[in-house]
Amino acid sequence: MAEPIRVVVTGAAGQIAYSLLYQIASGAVFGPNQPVYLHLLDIAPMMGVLEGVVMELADCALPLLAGVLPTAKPEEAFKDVVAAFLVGAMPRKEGMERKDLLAANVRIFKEQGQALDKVARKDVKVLVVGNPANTNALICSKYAPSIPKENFTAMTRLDQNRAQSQLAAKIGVPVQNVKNVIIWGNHSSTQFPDASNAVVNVGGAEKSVPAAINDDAYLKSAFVNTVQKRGAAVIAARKMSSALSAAKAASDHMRDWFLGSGDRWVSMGVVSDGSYGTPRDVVFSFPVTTANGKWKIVQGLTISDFARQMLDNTGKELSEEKQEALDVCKD
Ligand SMILES: NC(=O)c1ccc[n+]([C@@H]2O[C@H](COP(=O)([O-])OP(=O)(O)OC[C@H]3O[C@@H](n4cnc5c(N)ncnc54)[C@H](O)[C@@H]3O)[C@@H](O)[C@H]2O)c1
Ligand SMILES: O=C(O)C[C@H](O)C(=O)O
Repeated sequence: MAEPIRVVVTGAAGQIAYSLLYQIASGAVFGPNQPVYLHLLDIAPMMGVLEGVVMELADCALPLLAGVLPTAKPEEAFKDVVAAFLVGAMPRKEGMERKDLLAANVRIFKEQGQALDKVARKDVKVLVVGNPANTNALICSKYAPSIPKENFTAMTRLDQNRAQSQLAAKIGVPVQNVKNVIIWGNHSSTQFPDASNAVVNVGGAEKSVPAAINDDAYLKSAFVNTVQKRGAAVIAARKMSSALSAAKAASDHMRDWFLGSGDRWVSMGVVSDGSYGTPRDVVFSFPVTTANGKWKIVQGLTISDFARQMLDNTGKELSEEKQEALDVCKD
């Protein structure tokens, strides 16, 4: 058996963590032969609740769980970790847009960036889940200048999973038969779920998704709207934001980053290098492939006039969020 790796989850007493911790500790993220030592960070008033989570983890009797460190101190939580799931932040309530959370949450990511900069390994892989995820990831990276920018990512995998699932249902195939759907831009209602390069396996033969669906109007409106507004629909139904599916998506994101995405494209929010005419230095979701612990943006795709408009719109929102976040972080 390999030596245990240290992995931190912030917001460890919260909803998403409640599903995520089991997935990490059971081997679904780092593989069935990789023991993990879990660092659990939450705020001081939540330490009692966190103690209950620690008891439950012990009661799962998981062979891969090498140890647990519950703490309210970021510098203790981030020490020596190879992977950081930054989940801890306020969730959106009914009627709010994700950017309404910006002022409240962005300071958390400034402080955690500073702590990561001080004590984390320089090769730590950081996944920001807490909203607004893209801009929080940008701020976290900005305040951790000693860690490469490529190590900071934001989660749009939930949007990708939602999109893939919608397309599979529409075509009438199992979800794994659909691949290469793309989420561009912000994890917000301006995101662009793009099926134009997606492919589907129907009865053993590979087809393009637009050909299989043969309904351009659906792909440009109902499909896009459903995925953009899925988070709000879950909040309206549950009166709480998505947690089970968010935890699954966080596991998928980190697993693919560590273990590779194979022949599939996956969507990740990464610091933009200006690819596809997007604004540089915002955390923008692109189609990427991953191998050997590194991601690479899929290049050379054709951008239609419709797609151009959608990319520009979500890019503009990210530039505005960035400015707002920098203003908040000044004080
Ligand atoms: N990117 C995505 O796709 C996606 C999907 C779902 C939810 N989210 C976001 O994830 C975040 C967490 O959602 P949740 O449902 O688990 O919320 P939750 O309220 O159930 O849990 C959040 C936890 O974070 C803790 N926390 C607050 N400030 C902290 C800090 N400074 N350090 C450490 N912990 C802190 C809270 O005490 C709480 O235990 C929200 O911002 C939500 O909007 C993102
Ligand atoms: O929509 C939200 O606020 C929660 C989360 O980001 C989601 O997409 O479900």
